[in-house]
Amino acid sequence: MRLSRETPTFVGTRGPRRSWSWPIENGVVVAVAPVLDISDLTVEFDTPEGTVRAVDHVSYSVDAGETLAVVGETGCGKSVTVLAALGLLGAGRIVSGAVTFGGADLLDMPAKKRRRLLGHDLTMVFQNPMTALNPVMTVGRQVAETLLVHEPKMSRGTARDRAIELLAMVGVPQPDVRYNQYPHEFSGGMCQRVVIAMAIANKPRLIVADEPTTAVDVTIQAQLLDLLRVAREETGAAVVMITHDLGVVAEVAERVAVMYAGRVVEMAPVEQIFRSPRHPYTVGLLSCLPRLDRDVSELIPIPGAPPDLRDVARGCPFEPRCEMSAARSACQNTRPPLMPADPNSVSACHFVDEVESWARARRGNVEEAA
Ligand SMILES: Nc1ncnc2c1ncn2[C@@H]1O[C@H](COP(=O)(O)OP(=O)(O)OP(=O)(O)O)[C@@H](O)[C@H]1O
Repeated sequence: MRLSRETPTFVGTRGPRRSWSWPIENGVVVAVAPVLDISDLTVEFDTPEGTVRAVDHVSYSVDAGETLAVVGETGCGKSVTVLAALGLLGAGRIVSGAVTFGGADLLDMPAKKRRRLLGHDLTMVFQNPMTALNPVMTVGRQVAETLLVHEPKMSRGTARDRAIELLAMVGVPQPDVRYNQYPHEFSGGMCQRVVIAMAIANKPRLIVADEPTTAVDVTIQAQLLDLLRVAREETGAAVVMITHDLGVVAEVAERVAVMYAGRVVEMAPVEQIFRSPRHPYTVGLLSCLPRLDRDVSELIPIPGAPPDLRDVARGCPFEPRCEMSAARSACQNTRPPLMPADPNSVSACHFVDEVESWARARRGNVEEAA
């Protein structure tokens, strides 16, 4: 089954049954906004121990058909950024920022309208598929319900047929038989395939995948990544892929946003991130990545741990762990803004011009010692 769009050339020109559409005048799209645009977003949580600034002036956007990977160590704000952007934040508070979805203001949107977008134009795949699936409903019916919620006029028979087609498309064997089974009769990887089927059922414009392959073994991981890639190609959706795994990034992303302590510290095309990172934290992340052409002894862990987000020092948050610029006055006293590092990338490092040569020298030293 091909998930073709009504108009294959542009994702926005769909029929009137859509809950949302791109701005079109006289049949022409008048403004091609990024699918998702997050601008200067700051999110805080009030806790008994103090205020946690989980997201600190984060900006990024993703275009139709593009995969943006958001990477960083655990707790750096990757998930809270998207949850806040999509209006799914539980306890936290948005302190500042703007979020648009195809040009429409998501933060100011009435909750009812936003709910209509969720699960339809804007879908999510989370780490644990069991949290997304209802244990007491057959998987097929769950896929069919996803279709029916957004197209109530669809007949039950059509929804069933389309659900079976979707199950087949995501690689569920014997989909007509498996349609009637419950999630506990599926493996973790197979459950995630069902979740992906639900995520793409309504041909979304944006798919947010938050660690979608972390809970499955590596062979299944590769299959699921492949599936997500096909899903993106078939739907033309924009994808935000949240992961701490640079191997996943290399597999799926066109662009990468690296987050540290609630902030984006580097953003660049994927080849550039791997070839010539422009922030010492990115260099550190890459140095921890096992590679076939390197000995294990050449892996260099990043010393220390990320800061407590209730009390981030006023300088560069990475400074206490930074092996390039530690103890320099600018790093200790002034928060480096995210600035263009070259025509393709931005970096939040006071000494961005030194990063490449430092990284090269560091690599040389390690190889010599190995
Ligand atoms: N309900 C909450 N109350 C207080 N702090 C929270 C709450 N939810 C998240 N945080 C904090 O916000 C920060 C960012 O969390 P987030 O889940 O976005 O991190 P992450 O980068 O996605 O990490 P992971 O890879 O582990 O999912 C963390 O330090 C976390 O402790």
